Amino acid sequence: MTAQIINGKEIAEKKRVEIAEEVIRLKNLGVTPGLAVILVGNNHASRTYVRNKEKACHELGMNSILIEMQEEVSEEELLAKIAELNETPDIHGILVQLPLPKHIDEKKVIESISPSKDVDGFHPINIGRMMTGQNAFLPCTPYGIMVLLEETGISIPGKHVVVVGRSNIVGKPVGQLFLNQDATVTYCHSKTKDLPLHTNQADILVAAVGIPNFIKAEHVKDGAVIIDVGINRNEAGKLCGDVAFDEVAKKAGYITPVPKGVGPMTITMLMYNTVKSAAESLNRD
Ligand SMILES: Nc1nc(=O)c2c([nH]1)NC[C@@H]1CN(c3ccc(C(=O)N[C@@H](CCC(=O)O)C(=O)O)cc3)C=[N+]21
Ligand SMILES: [Mg+2]
Repeated sequence: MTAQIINGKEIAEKKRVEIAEEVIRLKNLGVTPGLAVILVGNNHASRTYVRNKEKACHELGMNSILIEMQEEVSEEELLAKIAELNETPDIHGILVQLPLPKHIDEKKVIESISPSKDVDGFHPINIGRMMTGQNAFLPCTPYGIMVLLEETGISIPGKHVVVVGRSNIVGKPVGQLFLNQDATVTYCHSKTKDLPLHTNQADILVAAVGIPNFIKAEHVKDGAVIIDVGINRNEAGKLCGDVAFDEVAKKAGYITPVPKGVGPMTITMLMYNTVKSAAESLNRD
C-alpha cells in the first residue's frame, strides 16, 4: 500500500476561512478577538512559532500583541504580567510560549492564567473539563489532530489508537480526545516493553516522542493511519518528524508529513480557541 498524504496545510487553510467568518461576525457585534503571546528569552525555534502565530492572527483580522521578556525576568514579574492580561477585556487569549527558563515554575505560570483565557488548554481546569467531556479549551495540537482526521473522513469509534509519548501537552490529551470519541486507546512511552508489539495493533498511530525517525516500517500495520507530531531538526538542520516518512509511507494507509501536517493545525486551533473565547466573553456580559 502507498499512503495517502494528509495535507495539514490545506485543511488548516480551509478551517481558517471558517474562523475568519466568525471573526467578522464578532467584529460586527463590537468584539475583535485578541491574543497575547508572552515570549521569555531568545529561543530561535520559539521565535519562528511566535511569528507564525502573529501572522495567522493578522490574516484572520484578529488582534495580537507580543510581550517579550528577558531570559532573566523574575517569576514574579511574569505572574504580574499575566494577572494584568487576565483583567484586560480586549485580550481573549493568553499564551505563554513554552519551554520557560529553568528558574521559572511552569506549573505555577500555567495555573495563573485565567481558565477563560487559557487558549492553549493547558490549565488543569480545562484539562479536567476535557477529561469529563465538558465545554473546555482543548489543547491545540491534539484538537488539530482530531480535525485532520475528521476532515479526511477517517472514522474513530471502535478504532485502536496507539499513542507513543505521554507529554501533558500532546500525548496524554490526544489519547483522551480519542477516548472521548469511543476509540480504544493504548499509551506507549520510554518504559514500554516491546514497542512494536503494541504499535503494530494500531489502526491509528500517533507519534509524539520528539526523536527523529523513531517510528519505522516495522512498527506499523499495513494500511494504518500515521499521525506524526514530531518537530525535530535532523543533522542537516532540516525539519523532520518522529516517523521515518519514506519507509512508513510505503506501508501505511494515511500519513501526515512534517512540515505541513500537524503543525499548521496547531496554530489554526489556537486561532479557533481565541475566537471561541471572544464569543464566550460576549455571553458573559
Ligand atoms: N504555550 C505553548 N503553546 C504551543 O502551542 C507551543 C509552545 N508553547 N511551544 C512550542 C510548541 C511548538 N508549536 C508549534 C506550532 C506550529 C508549528 C508549525 O506551524 N510548524 C510548521 C513548520 C514551521 C517551520 O518551518 O519551522 C509545519 O509543521 O508545517 C510548529 C510547532 C507550538 N508550541
Ligand atoms: Mg515519553
